[in-house]
Amino acid sequence: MSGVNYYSLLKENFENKENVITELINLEAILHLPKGTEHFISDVHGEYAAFDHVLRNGSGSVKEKLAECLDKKTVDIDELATLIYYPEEKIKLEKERKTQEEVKKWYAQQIQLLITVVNYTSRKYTRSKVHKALPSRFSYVIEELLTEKQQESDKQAYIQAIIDNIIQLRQAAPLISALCYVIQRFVVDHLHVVGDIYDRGPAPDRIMERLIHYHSVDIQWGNHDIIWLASMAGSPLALINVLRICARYGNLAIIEDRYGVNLRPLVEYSHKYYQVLDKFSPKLEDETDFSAAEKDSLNKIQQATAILQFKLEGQLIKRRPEFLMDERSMLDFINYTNSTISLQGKIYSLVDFSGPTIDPDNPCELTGEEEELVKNLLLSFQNSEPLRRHMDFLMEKGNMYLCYNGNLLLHGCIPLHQNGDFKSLRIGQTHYSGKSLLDFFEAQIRYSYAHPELSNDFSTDLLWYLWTGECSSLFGKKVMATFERYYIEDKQTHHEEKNAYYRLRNQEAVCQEILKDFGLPITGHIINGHTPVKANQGENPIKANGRMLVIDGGFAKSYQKETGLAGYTLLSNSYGLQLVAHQPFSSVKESVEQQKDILSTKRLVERVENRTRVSQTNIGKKLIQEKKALETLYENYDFY
Ligand SMILES: O=P(O)(O)OC[C@H]1O[C@](O)(COP(=O)(O)O)[C@@H](O)[C@@H]1O
Ligand SMILES: [Mn+2]
Repeated sequence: MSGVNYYSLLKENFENKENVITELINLEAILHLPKGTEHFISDVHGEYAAFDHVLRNGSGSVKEKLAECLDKKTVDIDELATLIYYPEEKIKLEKERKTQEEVKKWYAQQIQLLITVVNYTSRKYTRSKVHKALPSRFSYVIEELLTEKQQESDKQAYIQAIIDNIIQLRQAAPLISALCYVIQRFVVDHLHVVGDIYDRGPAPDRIMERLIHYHSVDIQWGNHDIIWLASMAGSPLALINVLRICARYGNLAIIEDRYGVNLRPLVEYSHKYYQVLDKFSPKLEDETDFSAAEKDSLNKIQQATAILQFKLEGQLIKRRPEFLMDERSMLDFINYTNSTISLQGKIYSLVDFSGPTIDPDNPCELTGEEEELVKNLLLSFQNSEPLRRHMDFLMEKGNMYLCYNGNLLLHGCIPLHQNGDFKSLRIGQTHYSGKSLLDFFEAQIRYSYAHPELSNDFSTDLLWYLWTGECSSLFGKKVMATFERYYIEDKQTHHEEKNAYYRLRNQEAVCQEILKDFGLPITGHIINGHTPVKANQGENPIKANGRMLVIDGGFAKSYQKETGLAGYTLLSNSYGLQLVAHQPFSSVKESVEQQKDILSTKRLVERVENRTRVSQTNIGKKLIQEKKALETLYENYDFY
């Protein structure tokens, strides 16, 4: 756009020169404010309640603020924190425990305290940002209380009158709730979700809804998010895998009830061909949630989808020789007369292998019935309106990686060779590695998502590669041994060798090479999810002299025995970086009634010498550009 055009358009936003000055002053003020708090969470895996709790307590930030602005000797911080996290539940509990008069007194005290906290936590923001964050219903009252609070001593009676009035009008409870949510919102300015929202846990859909309504968020896709995106983008193979994992973890209700996908034909098909086998028993968080018949059904569906997956994988591997996955076309290596499989020159017996619909002469071919089934499942999945909304949001806010305030955020890894060189993927005549590999993946994902009608094209197939390919930055392992773990007893075959990255990321120099490749300062950090940190075996989430931070949230219940913790989250505020270790979350009820938080211990990763200001952040850089443009407009206002 030519300069004149751009400035003429810009001018339309400003009625006169004075308005330009006001905006310039506003921008200048913002640039000098301390940088807002960033909150990093990863691998939430459908565990809505624990995720929601960590959002409500800001990984311990709420309590920290309370301790800073209130007197611990006179205020019960745990009680106030509980109110801020769960206002409705806490108010209900107090109403049950107290007389009417006591409740009124309690309301008045809480409003006073909350106003102090809102005042304190909003100091980092401009007035206009504070104004926008207030719920419209109470914005006038809250603003009045906030301004009056500043000249407290002589206005105490005035404040008291406002509060009494609110209580009289029976508006205290909703006002308290509003104040609590405003505090939650002010304590964290921006949220990064470093991948794996979906799979294993029961409520990824609720997490998505929470994120859609969250004030500021970005997402780095995880391998488990990619298979859901790939399904929406038209990959039958990805969809079958999603269904297999849902059956394995007893989560088909997400697909069927919450996303409204018709699974009846799949249920009938799997009941027709499969018998219950012990090793396909679903992994359930609570066994008592399921009847015996439901468990049997999940068992059969997992078997059916596993075989469909191996068939479709075989087909894909043959049409994409460039993926170098020939060794993973498992059904082609089976001897169907004696039920053995030949892998890398070794013969293994298959245990409980049941492939009733497999034609030994053409093992990867779907039967007519299966073609029809898979086609209809995909259509139903793609036509789900809530699912489409969630996937659209994942696309809108998501990326393969993100460079943000000097840090590199990515879910899995940067594929490396043993010597630390970037490992490349060759497609046609081009080799992609490091940043260019991730950019290539992202372009293909966006293309595939924009063409949901294509099922077997290169980009849709590449989405599958991202789930399980050796050079996938989301997977980070040589092979995914799903087949071996189901049907081969020898545990050695179950091993999934990790990419060299997971050894080399302990070295500062390696992390710095990666940061450089992404155009970031070598003082930055790589923030990784994906691999649970085995804290109980002494693993340290802070690696490579602080350059590498691994924050697999460990929300997935089935992994908590491996980690001994519910994992880590990270906070970055104007003073530096803090890693937060969480204990497993029990329930909202327990949190409210016993004022239990999930004890979070913090470790300082880095403390900056001078408080970081907005001017030093990504957003600050944009604002500086805006400011320059406005200055030019101001100088030449009459000309445009
Ligand atoms: O625990 P399950 O359901 O068997 O899944 C194991 C599979 O999950 C993976 O670990 C990938 O998932 P993560 O991203 O959670 O690690 C595979 O490497 C592995 O084969
Ligand atoms: Mn992962």
